[in-house]
Amino acid sequence: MPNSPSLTQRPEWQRLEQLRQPLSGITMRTLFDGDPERASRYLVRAAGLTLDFSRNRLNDDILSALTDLADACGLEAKREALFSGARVNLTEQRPALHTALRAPTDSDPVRVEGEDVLPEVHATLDRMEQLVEDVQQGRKTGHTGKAFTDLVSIGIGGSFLGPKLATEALVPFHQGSLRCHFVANIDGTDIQRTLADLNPETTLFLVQSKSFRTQETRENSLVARHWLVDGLGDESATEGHFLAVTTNTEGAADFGIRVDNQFPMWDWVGGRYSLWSAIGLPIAFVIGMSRFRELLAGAHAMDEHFREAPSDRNLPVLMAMLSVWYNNFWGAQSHVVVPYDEYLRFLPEHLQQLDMESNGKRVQQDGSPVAVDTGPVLWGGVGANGQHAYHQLIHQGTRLIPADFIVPLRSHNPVASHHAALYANCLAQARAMMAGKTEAEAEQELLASGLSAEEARWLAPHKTIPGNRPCNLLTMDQLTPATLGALIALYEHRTFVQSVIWGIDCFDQWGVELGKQIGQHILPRLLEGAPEGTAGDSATDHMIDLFRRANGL
Ligand SMILES: O=P(O)(O)OC[C@H]1O[C@](O)(CO)[C@@H](O)[C@@H]1O
Repeated sequence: MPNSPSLTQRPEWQRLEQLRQPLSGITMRTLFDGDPERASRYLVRAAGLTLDFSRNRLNDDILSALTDLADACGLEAKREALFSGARVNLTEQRPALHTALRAPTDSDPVRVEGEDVLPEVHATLDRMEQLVEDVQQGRKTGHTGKAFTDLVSIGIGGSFLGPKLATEALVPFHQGSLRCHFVANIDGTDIQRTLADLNPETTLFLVQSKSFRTQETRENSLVARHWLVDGLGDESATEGHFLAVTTNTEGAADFGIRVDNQFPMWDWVGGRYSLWSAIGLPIAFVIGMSRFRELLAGAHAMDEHFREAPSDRNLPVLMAMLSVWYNNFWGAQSHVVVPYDEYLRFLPEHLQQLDMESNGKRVQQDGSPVAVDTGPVLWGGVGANGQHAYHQLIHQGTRLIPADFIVPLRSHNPVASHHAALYANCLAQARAMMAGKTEAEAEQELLASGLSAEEARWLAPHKTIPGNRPCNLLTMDQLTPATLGALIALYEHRTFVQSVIWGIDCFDQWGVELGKQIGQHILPRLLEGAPEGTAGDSATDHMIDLFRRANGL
């Protein structure tokens, strides 16, 4: 079904266009000056997170027009369809039930094809718990009877980024001595470097692949298996050292992973939404299962908030609608996410897949072209490092780049006054983006520093910061499994809400398939030479030729 006959013809859309005009001449500075309550009015707490969205090109009329637009696009019904297991992924005819993965045991049934999925979800969590304990307590050992010291998780995309983010983000909660490594890339350096320091006797491999068909994961798993069998001198060693998480039981069994060493994935979980399933095993291995359940509980708290809170107090809805506001009404082409927390350094990478694989779409659900821009480029990196790299562009570049700054109130590593300094940096960036520095202020400062009037006038434009650039501030008491769960779930729902407005399917990813197909066509030509004809075009043929010559093929 089309999302709407025409999004831009909706009265709510046109109202936003009208409201945008007068706001062009008003700065956020003025909005703050005219409203002492602004900071507290535009602040919402939920699921252990606090969103301060006061530094936006926003007033109450715009806020209600944005939420009206969400209503008009059918957000409420579509959200219920999502949670209740309807086939919201239309092109693949599947539900997208990541929320069921974190639903508590006493939840109402969530049915797929008439069957409640929750019992299997919880049985899988219990199996994960058993495995984690068996490995941690040395009950499950390697082929030679030694306890496992290292876990190598092999997977890519959603079977990698979420677990990688969470295992790193939750380092302060690590327990036990199992070290966790990730191998994703088909670049041989990745697996070579990882295996270099490991002992086959004490290394456990976890092959993470929903499809069990992904080239990178398959090839890396084969290399790992050779390394293990070579190292232990026994073909049958694979059995005790390999686990899999997949929907493709047969594929994993053909590889040599017994069914009882496999954990299920389900068609109704998208790869980029899967860290809550057994794909989260690396997280469970390092933080323990009770902490893993806290991660799920945090995400569930955000699910409840998203489902129940009114739109103008609803974190995912607010963040999504602000993104639509800048993307579609102010021409923003990208969105930057800056966590002021070293432990969250892989968050932007995870969000890139979540957001761009979901909302990088050009047609609506009915196949007709979208009338407006969809997902912007999401990028970012850890603060304060980015301040000394790309923040120049954010402050003085010609493009509008809305930002999310994420900063916990308390650090796990309270070294000297570092955390206060980090927090100060975060607030300073938010203030600088919002308030900027006028040319008159810049000139005044230069005069005060002893420059002549002429010099000050010349230099002032270079020192002027336009300001009026929007940012959200997201904070939490401390980064914990629960607050991390809530944070990731917040961005998942933000992604979904945007897709509802644009009328696109945020749960498929057909765009990544063509490259895979072409790659399969090119690989044999690289290795075996060109049979008749071309690989597709002369430029590709030329590069194939260069490769073969450089590698003596
Ligand atoms: O878990 P799999 O099936 O190996 O897929 C890995 C990743 O590949 C993709 O399909 C994209 O190529 C992602 O959506 C997915 O997370």
